[in-house]
Amino acid sequence: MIFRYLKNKWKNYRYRFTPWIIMNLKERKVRDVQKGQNDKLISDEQVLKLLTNFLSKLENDPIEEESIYNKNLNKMRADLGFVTERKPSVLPTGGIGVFVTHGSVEPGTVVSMYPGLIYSPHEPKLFQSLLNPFIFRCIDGMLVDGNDKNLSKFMYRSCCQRDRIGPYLISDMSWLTPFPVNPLAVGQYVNNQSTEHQANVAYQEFDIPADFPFHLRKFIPNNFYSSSYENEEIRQTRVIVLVSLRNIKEGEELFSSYFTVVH
Ligand SMILES: C[S@@+](CC[C@H](N)C(=O)[O-])C[C@H]1O[C@@H](n2cnc3c(N)ncnc32)[C@H](O)[C@@H]1O
Repeated sequence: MIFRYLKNKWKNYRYRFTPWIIMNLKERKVRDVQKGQNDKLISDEQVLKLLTNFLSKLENDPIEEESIYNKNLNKMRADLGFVTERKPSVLPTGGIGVFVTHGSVEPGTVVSMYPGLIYSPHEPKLFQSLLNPFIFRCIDGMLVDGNDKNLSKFMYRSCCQRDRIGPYLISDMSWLTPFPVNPLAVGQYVNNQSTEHQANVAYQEFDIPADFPFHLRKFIPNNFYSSSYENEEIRQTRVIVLVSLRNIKEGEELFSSYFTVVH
């Protein structure tokens, strides 16, 4: 009886970043979600509309990475009304974080995307996951490796090249550099909330439909580890968006909750 109670309680936790969480269990702060499995802050239709509109504004040139990045930051400011960028965290031991560097964000807005290679729960990832703080766990058990260095970087690049259709890439590789062509693709650097800094964003999973405009796929910062199945060149691509929980002002750092409890 008590065993079943504990087992259910354990299953209700969604440990987004397992290795870091185990090290920091005592200091954890939890995001509470009431009722069932649905913790989406905005609808899938809203996510799809935002991504389609925003990605269609972006420019792309793999040779001029830095100037394209700057142009696309301006487009972000013009189109979304805010800009997010990576900078040293306000937390003394927080490494790099993500900040709203221009404008302000309304509640319920997509502020970032979590880039990376998508693994099904059964796929091998031992070497990629060793000492890797960027492995994100989705609610359905899929994993996203958002590490932009070492073996993870190599694996992501190889899978993108494998899946290209003729000269066309179906996902973005520039998030592995300091100049992501899609400036939303920095969500892997968002730090965990603390007592002084409550979460102002939350993760939400979304599957890009197979009929998503093909010419915009090159801006999607996620790709599958496994190759496509026969007769299925384009799949629904899992993406993770970070959605604002409240109004976020210029200069604020983004914080998420690495733990979510569903009651
Ligand atoms: C997904 S990464 C976030 C990016 C990280 N800040 C960096 O510079 O690479 C997760 C890691 O960030 C650090 N981190 C996240 N939240 C933190 C916090 N509240 N306090 C201290 N370190 C934190 C931990 O080292 C954790 O393993």
